[in-house]
Amino acid sequence: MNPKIGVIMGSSSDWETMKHACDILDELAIPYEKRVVSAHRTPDLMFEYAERARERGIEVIIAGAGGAAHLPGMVAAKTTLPVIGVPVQSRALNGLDSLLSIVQMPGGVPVATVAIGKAGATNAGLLAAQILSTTDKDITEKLEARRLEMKAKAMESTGDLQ
Ligand SMILES: Nc1c(C(=O)O)ncn1[C@@H]1O[C@H](COP(=O)(O)O)[C@@H](O)[C@H]1O
Repeated sequence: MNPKIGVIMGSSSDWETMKHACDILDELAIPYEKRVVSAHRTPDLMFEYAERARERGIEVIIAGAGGAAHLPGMVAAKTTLPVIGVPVQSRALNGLDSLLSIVQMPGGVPVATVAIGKAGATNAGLLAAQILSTTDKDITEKLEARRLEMKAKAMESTGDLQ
């Protein structure tokens, strides 16, 4: 199946974080591709990726980067597809640098920014699925079942309080 979601990251060192977005897409059986693309290290590839994504059938791009995290914003500048930015936790500044680099986009070029690290990557996968669900009943049903399961687990956990 052709990929509907493009999961890109600035470095293979981001995979530890970005795999959590891919885990969600696997769970929901949504076809995706994963690639290392960097605004700094492979700028021409980044431009080509962003420019061609829509015609290749990609519907949402999830872009993760750490530190001077220019990738999500630069990709968003070159496509009108929805771009979800994942701030990867950096060693020097704990990901605050990544978060601020991604979230503070100028008006006109949005990036939907999620939280720093693993939870953010998980939510990026879910948000991408929710975007696709507006026109896909199968994904909607899977997302609703997942929410019910989450609710049941949360309610059960009351029993752990002693
Ligand atoms: N922020 C960016 C971009 C970009 O924004 O294009 N390209 C690589 N990087 C980031 O550099 C960090 C360190 O990368 P290395 O571990 O390869 O040195 C990674 O978190 C990556 O996302």
